[in-house]
Amino acid sequence: MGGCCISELVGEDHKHVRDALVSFLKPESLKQYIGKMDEEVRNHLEMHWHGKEQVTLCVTIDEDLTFTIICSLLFGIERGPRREKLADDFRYMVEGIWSIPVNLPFTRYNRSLKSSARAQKLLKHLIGEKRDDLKHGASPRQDLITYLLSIRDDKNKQVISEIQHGFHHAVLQCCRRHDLLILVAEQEDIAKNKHGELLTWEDHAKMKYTWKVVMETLRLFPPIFGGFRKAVKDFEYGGYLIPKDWLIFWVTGMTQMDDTIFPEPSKFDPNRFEDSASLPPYCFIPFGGGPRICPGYEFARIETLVSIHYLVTRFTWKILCSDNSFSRDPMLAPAKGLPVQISPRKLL
Ligand code: HEM
Repeated sequence: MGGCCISELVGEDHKHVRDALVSFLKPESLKQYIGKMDEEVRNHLEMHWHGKEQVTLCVTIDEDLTFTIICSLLFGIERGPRREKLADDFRYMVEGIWSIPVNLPFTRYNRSLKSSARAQKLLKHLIGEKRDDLKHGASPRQDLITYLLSIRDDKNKQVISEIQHGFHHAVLQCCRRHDLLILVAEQEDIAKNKHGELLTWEDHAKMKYTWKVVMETLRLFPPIFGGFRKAVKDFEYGGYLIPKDWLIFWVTGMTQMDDTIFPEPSKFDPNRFEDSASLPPYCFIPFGGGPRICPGYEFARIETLVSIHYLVTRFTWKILCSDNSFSRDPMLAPAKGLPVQISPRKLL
């Protein structure tokens, strides 16, 4: 991921990079990108779904909707050979995240390092171009890179080198097919007042049930299964002494499947989130928690809601595979790629 990836930074350095990301990714800023996300989703469906009877949801990275949106909104890389090249490198980079770190030729780790170096080179080149665009009057808000470049201070260079990190989480949505009539009704309600116009911030705010479904999916199948924290001082937990400087791995599923917090934890029940504000803190943690909580939360939320809107209002679906097992390598993926039969639908 690069020598000074955000997850490696601590203290002031971390705060500095994080603040810059958060100011771009906060809801007030994202409001203006919802239309762009909408266009990307539509284009994507036009390209990869329309005219087909069957699609596989877990596709190669260059056909991945999230990758497309991230490239466009965060990196300002439009469709074309450059995006395809980055997609290839990104795929190999991710494969190496959980590999044995022995750098021998032909290993996953080695391939991952090479891909990471190529991706960083490409991004550095891109940053140069964006810097020139800025000098020639481009809007700082056109994408995340340009925005970060427009923040002027002595650590500017460092901020820019961290943005690659957002990538590896952003490809991780796990929208699964359930019998979700209420969700479809909610989306149809929004769609019936539209005559080709883009979704707005107000539309997205109406997608309350849909978001509950997504939260329940993230509870049962968190894309990120945990993360490391370092103990900053000695402390006791559950009768064990955890010494200062020890690495602790927190596991999302342990908390989210705890029946004292979520009764009948294996049951899929979006209504658990009827009053999500009443959940005790640090109990629903697909986006982590505390000072390192995912800054891409709102971005992921809007992108997921916009995607679901078009997936359920433009197509009817039938899952073609009875095997609904999945693997983590390290990301969550359905074992058989989740093939679905689709047919276009017109709303009445
Ligand atoms: C469903 C989608 C996503 C999930 C489930 C997810 C989950 C997570 C989790 C669990 C963490 C670790 C938090 C912690 O240690 O407490 C994290 C960190 C992070 N995520 Fe995401 N994420 C998603 C989407 C995104 C997107 C779209 C972006 C960028 C636009 C992003 C950028 C980041 C960054 C930069 C960090 C590191 C934050 C830090 O160390 O301060 N994520 N994410």
